[in-house]
Amino acid sequence: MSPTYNTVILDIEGTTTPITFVKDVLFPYVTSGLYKFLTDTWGATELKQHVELLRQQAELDAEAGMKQAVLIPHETHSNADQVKAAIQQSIEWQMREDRKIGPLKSFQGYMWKSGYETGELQGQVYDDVVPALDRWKADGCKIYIYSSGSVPAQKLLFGHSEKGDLLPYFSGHFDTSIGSKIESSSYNAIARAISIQPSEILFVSDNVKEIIAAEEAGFQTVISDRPGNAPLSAKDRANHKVVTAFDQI
Ligand SMILES: CSCCC(=O)C(=O)COP(=O)(O)O
Ligand SMILES: [Mg+2]
Repeated sequence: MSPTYNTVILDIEGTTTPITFVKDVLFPYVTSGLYKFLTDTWGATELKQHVELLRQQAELDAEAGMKQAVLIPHETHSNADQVKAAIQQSIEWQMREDRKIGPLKSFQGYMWKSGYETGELQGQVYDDVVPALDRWKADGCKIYIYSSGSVPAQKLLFGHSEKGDLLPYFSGHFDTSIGSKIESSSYNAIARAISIQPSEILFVSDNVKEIIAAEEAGFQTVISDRPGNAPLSAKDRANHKVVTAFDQI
């Protein structure tokens, strides 16, 4: 039977890629190398741009009453070591909380770039993903990514994957700059951006809140239940299509 969708949008962590790759490889790459990275890149224009975004976010968080928020001083008011220490503290608490917030995600992508380029990092993708990408392409479907990881970080992961450069499969990438993954308005915005009716789009994710938001926007959905993902309730399984691999889609 031919699919009832002409567009597939994929989440990454817990869907195309094991959560362990993110938690045990990508995140420790940031936390363990952070101070050296800041020291090596200190003064670089791109670093300054990322730090400014982290600073603005910390101010918003403090204004919103978040006690853990770490304000990042300007270098003119403080010495470089104090600024670096504040950046490190800010990133560490946000990563402990696994915040899916733009400035943090952009900074992570900035750091991962050198790791992918040297070959120290290689994106992990489940074995059943590439055959499904081939099948969807053969059926004439367009394939997109929507992840909390920044668009540059997504491109690094798929461009430097263990399965080779997978970027040619994708017609585009979305991150939380289009909106939160648990808000239905974000899915409407994506449908508008790619000029496809929501009912013609299949969204695959491990996160039930994202699945519900996509369904509210009129998308077709499938929950990805990979090893190590958060457990699904009996209600989740009763209310949604669940797969353990893409060959079941
Ligand atoms: C592509 S960057 C690594 C993944 C990441 O940082 C992340 O937050 C992924 O979240 P997702 O929305 O793909 O579950
Ligand atoms: Mg996910």
